[in-house]
Amino acid sequence: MISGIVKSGKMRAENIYVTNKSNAAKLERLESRYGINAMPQAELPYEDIDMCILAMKPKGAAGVLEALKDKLVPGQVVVSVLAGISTGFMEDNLKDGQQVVRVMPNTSSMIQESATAISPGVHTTDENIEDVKELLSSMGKVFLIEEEQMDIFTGLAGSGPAYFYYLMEHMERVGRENGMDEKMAREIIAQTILGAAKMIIEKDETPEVLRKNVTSPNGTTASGLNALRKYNGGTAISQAVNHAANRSKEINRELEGVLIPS
Ligand SMILES: NC(=O)C1=CN([C@@H]2O[C@H](COP(=O)(O)OP(=O)(O)OC[C@H]3O[C@@H](n4cnc5c(N)ncnc54)[C@H](OP(=O)(O)O)[C@@H]3O)[C@@H](O)[C@H]2O)C=CC1
Ligand SMILES: O=C(O)[C@@H]1CCC=N1
Repeated sequence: MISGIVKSGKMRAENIYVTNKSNAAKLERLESRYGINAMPQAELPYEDIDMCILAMKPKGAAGVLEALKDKLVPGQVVVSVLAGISTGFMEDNLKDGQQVVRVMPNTSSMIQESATAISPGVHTTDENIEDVKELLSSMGKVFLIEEEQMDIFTGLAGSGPAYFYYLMEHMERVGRENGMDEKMAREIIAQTILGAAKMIIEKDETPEVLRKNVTSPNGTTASGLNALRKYNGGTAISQAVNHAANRSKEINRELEGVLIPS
């Protein structure tokens, strides 16, 4: 996220403050790579923060919200990328009236090609949403969604890049097994996926129509697709998305049971 935001020039690196749990070497690396301000939590200028982005593991959410509760005030927007952590949970564990926004980016943020979802909390204003959208659009496309769709969005887009990498790993292996240079195979597959994605975005056609356009009767693609059907490729893909979405729901159930009493 830092990489995408800094690259876009939408925010000056010197206005970004970053902290973590304890890894000082990582903070030094971030500071020298991006020119941002990296520091231990105790040194953060909390009163000057407009937007506080939380990006630790979901299980750390309760502790971090508790620590932030008395440091932030309503007006400062808390943005969370944590899978499975709801806006309600954040609101319950922060000051009354604190504005929160739940977001789900993916790792393509690094090259400003993320598909990122945002869902506001109950105290969030239109201006807050615009500010968050504006910032996150520096790392790719932003979709405003109902929070109840955040689990399925996570299954599709948050985790999504991993499915394509997995697919590429398998395609690359077959290329290698057939004598192709590994790097060239990788480049060919990446260009093929990029082209297919761009066709969807630019041609305003459904994947089904585009698939049929590739498929000559009794040709090579028909043969490949038959194998995908025979080995339940479609079911495997649907199951991957469903399982990831269900895990997001499960994280929510596991962690929202640890509400901090106010
Ligand atoms: N990876 C992905 O593609 C995506 C991840 N997410 C979400 O992002 C979050 C982070 O995932 P990921 O980057 O893989 O995790 P990592 O473990 O790589 O990073 C977590 C970071 O949080 C820091 N941290 C942990 N506890 C605290 C704390 N109490 N106060 C301050 N900082 C803390 C860690 O500090 P230290 O450096 O000291 O260890 C570390 O830098 C998760 O909630 C995940 O659901 C969302 C969308 C996509
Ligand atoms: O795997 C995870 O839990 C995180 C959330 C979405 C992508 N990575």
